[in-house]
Order: sequence, then structure tokens, then C-alpha cells
Amino acid sequence: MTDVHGGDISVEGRPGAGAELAQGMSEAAARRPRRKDIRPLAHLLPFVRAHIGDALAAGFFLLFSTSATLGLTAAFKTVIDKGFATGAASAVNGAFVGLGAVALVLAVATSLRFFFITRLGERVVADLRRALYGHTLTLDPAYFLKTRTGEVLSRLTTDVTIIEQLVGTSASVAVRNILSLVGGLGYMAVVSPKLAGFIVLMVPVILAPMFLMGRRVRKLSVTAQDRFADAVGYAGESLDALDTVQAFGREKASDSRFGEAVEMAYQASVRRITARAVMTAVVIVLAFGGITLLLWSGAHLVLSGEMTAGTLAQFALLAMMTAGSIGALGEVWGDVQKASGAMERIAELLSSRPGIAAPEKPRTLPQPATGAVAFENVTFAYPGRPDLPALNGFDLTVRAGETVALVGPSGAGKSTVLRLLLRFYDPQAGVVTLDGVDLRDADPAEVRQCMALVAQDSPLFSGSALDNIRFGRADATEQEARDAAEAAQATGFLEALPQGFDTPVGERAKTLSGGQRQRLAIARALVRQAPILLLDEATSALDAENERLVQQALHAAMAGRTTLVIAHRLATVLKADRIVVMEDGRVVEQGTHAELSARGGLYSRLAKLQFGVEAA
Ligand SMILES: Nc1ncnc2c1ncn2[C@@H]1O[C@H](COP(=O)(O)OP(=O)(O)OP(=O)(O)O)[C@@H](O)[C@H]1O
Repeated sequence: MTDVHGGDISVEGRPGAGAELAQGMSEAAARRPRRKDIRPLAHLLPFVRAHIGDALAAGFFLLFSTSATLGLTAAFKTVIDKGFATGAASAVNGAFVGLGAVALVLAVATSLRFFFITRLGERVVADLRRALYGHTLTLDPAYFLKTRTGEVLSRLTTDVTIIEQLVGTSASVAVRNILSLVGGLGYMAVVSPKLAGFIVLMVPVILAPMFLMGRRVRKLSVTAQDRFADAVGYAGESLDALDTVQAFGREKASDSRFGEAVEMAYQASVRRITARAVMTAVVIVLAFGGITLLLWSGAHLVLSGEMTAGTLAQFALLAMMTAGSIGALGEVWGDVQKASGAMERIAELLSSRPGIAAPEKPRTLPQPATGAVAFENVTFAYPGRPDLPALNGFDLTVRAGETVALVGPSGAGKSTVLRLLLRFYDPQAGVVTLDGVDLRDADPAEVRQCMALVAQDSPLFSGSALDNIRFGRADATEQEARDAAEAAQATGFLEALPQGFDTPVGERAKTLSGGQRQRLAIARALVRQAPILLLDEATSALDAENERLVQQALHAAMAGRTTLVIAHRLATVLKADRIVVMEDGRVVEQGTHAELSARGGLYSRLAKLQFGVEAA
């Protein structure tokens, strides 16, 4: 079943981005497994309950349209019994007017049912998408260490697409047919209890062989597909290494091996086709045999005067409708099972609670925060590596307004210090405080409000340069954003862009140089006007001009703020009030560049390696 969502504008001959996304999602959806237990679908109920009005309207019109469909058969009975039997034209006319009226009611009720149930479905899917994305944004990094971002994204897209298929189409089909089935069976029992009883006896006799044979055909199609996959796999391997095949003169051998695999696939297909052909014959014999038997006994009831010809016709119509419902239910059942699996994955994501959250009564930080930071005997290991602490008895006190440079070999734990300060994780032992408040007692949002981060790779987002600066603080005025850009030495290159500050940089990010990206990221941090600046200096080398501009930007950024910088440049460590040297998650040395260089310890070795400075 193809289901293409959204008609977007596409370049001639090439599908648009929306169509490609829809195509990719429906392909991925087709590969998703089914789930026999359909209880996970109950997770959809709260979403439906939120729009109970539409649900009730859909239910009402569903009842109405089903009753009208059943009523249609009664109108037919009247046409035959009252119209034809009397032979009077007026009676025929009257009966047909009744038929037309029922059809009209059916049309209106069906269309309203479709409208309300489909609108409800689309609303539920839209709510689900928003809830899912909103929830995902609250999860902490520990969650993403367990679950790949791609997996989360695929739940947002593929799994929700499956739910969309269910609530948009299949659920409506299923509910409608369940109701027709129940209503049809009930009505048949009313119209002719005898014939209805006959059907109840006959149905298992007809359905059981169909069910068993259907299962066999499905198994055989899987086998045929597997055989074909073998053939394709073998061909791919040979074509990938065609030069090797040719160098060894193995073309003939390869050809005959592929031929064998293709023949196997053909044989498997023939077995499937044969089973299917037999099944078709059996199904027709059983179904029509049943109908013939039914009509034959019905005809005798008419002859004996037990029922009218119209009633028999009505009964036959009802039987066909009911059989149609069973068929339709069989077809959508697979979708329902698939949606159950999808909903289970979605519910799992929705119910995952972030490990980092505000306590019930968070302690407020002093306003304005001064930005004094302390780590007291902190030990922390990442969730995936509990036995390998990234910080081990780490102690550090940073006064308000002080600039501290963190230096150390790769893996020393420098980035981890910044992550704990941003409270992406909580330490296993010790405390991290901001203005004397334990971070765990505060609201993480308030803690982060006090910090501005310039990450090493400074990711930019789609949108203009101005949008990217305002990412730092949504309510910053344009002037404040421009001032930040000025302080970050970014005005020059931003104004030179084709549309100045309004140039989309997310897409152009690759055309901005490393130094320009860093300066934009610094402007984004500056506009935040936070008391604490966290900086992970980029390791990549800049040309002299960019280096000078970035250093100036950093100088402006650090002024009047508490700054923790993971330093990779000599200029930065020279500017710091204090250099903290880390190794294996601990502080091993502290002091100024001159003091530490003179000491001849780890710092002097690192300085030589990283900054190219000879120890004093
Ligand atoms: N997400 C993670 N899961 C598990 N271990 C991690 C994770 N991130 C970092 N580590 C480990 O924690 C230790 C400290 O890492 P951290 O990134 O803080 O070091 P760093 O000093 O910043 O190094 P670099 O200068 O190379 O960035 C390392 O041993 C690292 O392998």
C-alpha cells in the first residue's frame, strides 16, 4: 500500500524533498516488524481522549452510516416484495424513492464519518509528533549514550508514519468493518434465524482451510524471496570483484552459479504459484459452494412460503456485506499489528524519564548569579564505563570573574568538567556548586541560564546569521545581536555575505571558514550575557589573521565573566588568571604559565608539545 503524504513542489523529473522523505519513510515502514499483542495501541488513547468531540462525532456517524447500509438491504427487500410482487408501477416508484432516501442518508453519514475520523487521526498524529519531539529534547545525554540518535529519529519519522497509516486509514476501515460485521450478523439473525444458523455452522468449514492454505502460501513467498536474495547477493559479490573474476577466468563458473541460484528462486516461485492456484480453486469452490447451498435452502424456504423472495434477496445482500467485512478486516489486521509494534517503540521513548531533572522544590540561585564555581572531590564515570572514572577526586574552585584554563593530555577529563558544570550528568561522588548551591538542588534550566557555551565544533543551525546569534538568547534585540557580533569580531565578514546578517548560514556553514564559525559561535555566546563562559577551544589551526580576530573576540567574551576554557593555544593560556593542569581526571598542577613552565612538570612538557613553547 503506498501512501504519499504532502504534495510539495518538485523540480521537473526529480521528486521534492518532502516526497523523498515520504518515500523513504514508507519503505522503512514496510520493513518494520509486526507485533501480535496489540495492547501497546492503548498508549494512543490519551491522544484520542484529548479530542473526544471528534471521536464522538465519528462514532455517531459511524453508527448512522452502518445502520443506513443495513437499511439499504431492507429497502431492497421492499422493492422486490412490495414493488415487483404487486405489479403496480406506483408501488415500484414508492419503493425506489425509499431506496434513494436511504442512499442519501448513507452518503451524508459516510462522508461525515470519514471527515471526523480522518481529522481525528491526523490530529492524533500531529500531537504525537509534537509530544515525541518535545519529550526527546528534554532527555539527557545519558539517554543518547544508550539509544542512537538515528534510532530516536526513526521513531519520530518511520514509526509515526505507521501510526499515521493506522489512524488515518486502517483504524477507520477496521472499526467500520467490525461494526458492519456485528451489525450484519445481528441483522441476518433477525431477518432469518434459520439461514443465519446455517451460516454460523458453515463459516468455520469455509474459513479453516482458507486460513491454513493462506499460511502455507505466505511461507512459500518468504522462501521465494530468500532464494532470490541469495541470487542477488551472489551476483553483487561477483560484480564487486569483477576484475578478480575475470583475472581468474571464472566468468563461466560465476554465470552458472548465478544461474543455479536464479533457477532455485524460480522453483520456489513455482511452488508458491501452484499453492496459490490450488488455494484459489478451493476458496472459490468453498465460498460459492456455501453460497449456493445457502441460496438453495433459502429458495426452498421461499417455495414453502416460509420467507418472501425479498427477504431472501436481503439476506443474500447481508451475507455478502458481512463476508466483505471479514475480508477487509483480514487485510487491515497486518497494519494494526505493525502499528502496535510502532506504538510500543514510541511509548518506550515517551515514557523514558530524563535522569537530570529539577527537584520538586528547586533552590533558586542568587540573582544575579555571580558565577563562582566549585568542584569538591568530584568523582564521575560515564554510564557506559562505570569502572573507568573520567573525573577522580577532582577539586577546583573558580572565583567569580576568574579565567581558568584547563590543560591536559587527551582523555584527561577536561570536556567532562564542562559537561558536569552544564549538568548534563550528575557526579557519583562529591558536589558541583554554582554560587554555593549544589547543582542537583537547582533547576537545570536555571543553571544553564547562567552559562554560555562555545563548543569546539560550534554547530550552527538552519536560519540566518542573525537567527544563529539570537539562538543564544531568543529575546535579544537586533541591536544586541549586532553588538555581540561586533564584540566577537564577526561584523566584518557577516556584512560581506550576500544578504548580510540575513544570509542563511546553516546551509552555508561549510562555506564559512573555521575562524568565522568560531566568531559567530562566540557572538552567540556573548549575546546571552551569562555570568559564566564555557569555552572549548577549537584544535584546528587558524591562519594568522583569523587567529588574531578570534583571540580578540575571546578577550571581549571573557571580560567580566567567570571563564573556564579548555585551552589549545598559547595565547589563551597566557591570558588566563590560572592554568589548571589535569591528568587522569585529577588536578596535577596549577599556576601561571611562567610558574608552571619553571616547574618543569607535566605542563612544561605539554606546553612544548601543544604550544611549541620551550620550558623556561
Ligand atoms: N560519552 C562518553 N562515554 C564514555 N566515556 C566517555 C564519554 N565521553 C568521554 N569519555 C571518557 O572519559 C574520559 C575523559 O574524557 P574527556 O572528553 O573529558 O577528555 P578531554 O580531556 O576533554 O579529552 P580531549 O582533549 O581529547 O577532548 C576519557 O577517557 C573518555 O574516553
